[in-house]
Amino acid sequence: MIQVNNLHKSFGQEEILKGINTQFYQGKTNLIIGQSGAGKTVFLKCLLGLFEPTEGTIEYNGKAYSSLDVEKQRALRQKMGMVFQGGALFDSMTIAENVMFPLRMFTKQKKSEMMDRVEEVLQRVNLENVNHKFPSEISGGMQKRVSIARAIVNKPEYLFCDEPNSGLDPKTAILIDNLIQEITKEYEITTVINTHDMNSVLEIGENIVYLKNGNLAWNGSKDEIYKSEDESLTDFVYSSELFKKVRKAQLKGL
Ligand SMILES: Nc1ncnc2c1ncn2[C@@H]1O[C@H](COP(=O)(O)OP(=O)(O)OP(=O)(O)O)[C@@H](O)[C@H]1O
Repeated sequence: MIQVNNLHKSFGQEEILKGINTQFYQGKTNLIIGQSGAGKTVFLKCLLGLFEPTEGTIEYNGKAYSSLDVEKQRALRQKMGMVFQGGALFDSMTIAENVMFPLRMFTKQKKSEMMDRVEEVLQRVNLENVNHKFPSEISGGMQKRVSIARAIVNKPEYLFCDEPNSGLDPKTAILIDNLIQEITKEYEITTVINTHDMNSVLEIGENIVYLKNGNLAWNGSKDEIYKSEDESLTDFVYSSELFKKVRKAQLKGL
């Protein structure tokens, strides 16, 4: 679990995050949503320890990052997996080498042990016979699976995903969402996903943090979104006609 207390982040005179208090739960898919420029990426980078808060604290299973010494901060960062927007695979490495990369960086495992683990996670994300291929030789959806495999190979406690669905067709996007949710539950990871995809919100939004101009404007689950009277939230989520129809149907069924 991640507890965020009064998080402020400024760059010079400009305050981007304005005192956020919230939690991200273990074993749940926690989503950060909000309009472009709301501060989602800055928030995610604070959670990853890449940006230092101007004020406030972030606690990981009860321990504030800022209270840890450099060694312990490094150890904590090794418990974090990241799925980057666009996958961010290394083009010149094979799929197996890409997935093995965090193990080579952060562990002292033997090559055979690392290869077994790579095999295991590639199977977990339903990829077969791709070990020796290069990223350019597989589809975008497969690249996302590789990126997820690489993010979980070192058994993270926290998984951060930046727009994991970008560039995918709606069907593949839902498969990727479901995969991330299954993995989150199976390994009891605290997963935080930064997304623009309203399909994801309504599909896997177990805990949704809605940011508006650097403030937490709403917090709840996908089922609560259907019932919410919060105009700013519903305007944002139901900006498409299709979603307005979905909401109407949901409300009738409630
Ligand atoms: N390193 C930085 N230095 C100064 N300002 C920054 C920095 N990073 C982000 N910002 C500013 O913070 C604000 C929020 O940016 P952020 O990238 O978090 O938005 P976002 O909600 O992720 O948007 P999008 O959905 O378009 O990715 C923007 O005004 C941006 O210019």
